[in-house]
Amino acid sequence: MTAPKTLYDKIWDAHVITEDDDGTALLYIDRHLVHEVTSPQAFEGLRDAGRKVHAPDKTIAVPDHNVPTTLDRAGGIISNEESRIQLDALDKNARDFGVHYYPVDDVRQGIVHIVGPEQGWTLPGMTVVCGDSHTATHGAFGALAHGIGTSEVEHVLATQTLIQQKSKNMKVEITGKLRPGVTAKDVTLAVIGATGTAGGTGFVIEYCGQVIRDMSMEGRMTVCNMAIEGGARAGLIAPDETTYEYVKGRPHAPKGAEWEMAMEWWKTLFTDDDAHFDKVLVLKGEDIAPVVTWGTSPEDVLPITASVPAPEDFEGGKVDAAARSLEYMGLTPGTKLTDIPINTVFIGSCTNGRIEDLRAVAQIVKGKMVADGVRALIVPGSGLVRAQAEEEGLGEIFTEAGFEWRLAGCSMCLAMNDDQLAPGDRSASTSNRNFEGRQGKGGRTHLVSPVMAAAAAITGHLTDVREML
Ligand SMILES: CC(C)[C@H](C(=O)O)[C@@H](O)C(=O)O
Ligand code: SF4
Repeated sequence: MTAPKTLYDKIWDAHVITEDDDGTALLYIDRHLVHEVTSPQAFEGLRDAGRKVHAPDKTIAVPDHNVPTTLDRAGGIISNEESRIQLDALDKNARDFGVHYYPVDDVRQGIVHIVGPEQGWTLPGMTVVCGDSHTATHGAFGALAHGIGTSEVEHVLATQTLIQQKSKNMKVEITGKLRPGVTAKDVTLAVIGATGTAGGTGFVIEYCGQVIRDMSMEGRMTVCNMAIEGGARAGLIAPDETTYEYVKGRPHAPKGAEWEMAMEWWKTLFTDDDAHFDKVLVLKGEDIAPVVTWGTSPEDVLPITASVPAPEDFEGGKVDAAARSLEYMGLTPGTKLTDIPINTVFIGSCTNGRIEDLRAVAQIVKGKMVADGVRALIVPGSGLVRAQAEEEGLGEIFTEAGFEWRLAGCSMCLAMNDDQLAPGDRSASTSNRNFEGRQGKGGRTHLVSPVMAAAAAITGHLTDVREML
């Protein structure tokens, strides 16, 4: 009898080509996703060495971070030179090396972590890498998915393999049910609030429990997306009927006999009873409230019903960190979170730019108006998400409510394109990072779920969405 294995162990073992005594392994990579920011030097390296891409058919390129999201972007004018150079380089490299490519004018273009699953590139049991930390998103399918650096991008392009050290196993179980107004985003933020941003360091997290089982694929992607903010190498969720239903019929999903063969393997992708986890966290779904971050770290999480904390509420190094956060965020301890005014709302990103997120937002904002003085953006994660939203009449709901309804890209998730906060601007944002300057120099970010962002857009301050349900 073989020892019981975790889901992570199983996927790892199925991809090891060689393993050294010290645990360093060479892994086979099933999918390599590529965007414009971390790939130019890697392709240049191949060119200099006269090499080809080893598996162009398993390599998928799409521009996302630098693309303008305004409706007139087809004009192709990108004022920022660095952005333009990166986008031009991706275009040339994708064509020269013959990889799959969704250029900016293709309806399938979007944020790489939304495009991969949408097109059926991401499948259970695979190894998926990308020169991007939020590759963790794909773990929602029961794929071992993580970010890699630019030199590793070159290594994978050249060999379709990656040198890796195995991580430890961590289990995060969310039991019971979520209360109304509480979403996958609140779950993933609550987990980081509980573990801290270093809680997952050295681990691959498997998320499980009834709350995860009840979640849609969109929600599961939101949860896994932020595994990286919890410090983990990757996040994973065992595939089930929800997964298969999402995958079936997608352009690059297996069909016919191949589907049956794939299902045989996929059905083995679960953690065996009695498999060992090195660390375990259990949260009750009923205990999770709609949350919001007050500081400049994703672990600075509080229920929306709470007040801004004081540095003395913390211990050790966190006392100074909190003081600095509060100063940067321009917040006074004791202020009720719901009394914090915002002037910007950003709904989008690879965390929350999927169709389900937009449907939930539409339910909150339908027939209402964005508050005076608030600039509110809704940026779909892909051209296909936008098309679907248009078909369902959501685009009209958004524009009638006073939102800017944009084209797909990373947009205001990070300040690499024209969508940015100005110094002192304060946003309610559905993205995943709230570091100083993340959304623009001097900008202040409160991370929230899509429905919480929608509620803030309507009232002009951080708001408990449960009052608007
Ligand atoms: C630009 C890219 C390398 C970066 C990442 O790795 O995550 C970005 O996507 C981010 O979210 O900060
Ligand atoms: S949407 Fe944000 S987090 Fe996701 S890949 Fe783009 S910049 Fe990174």
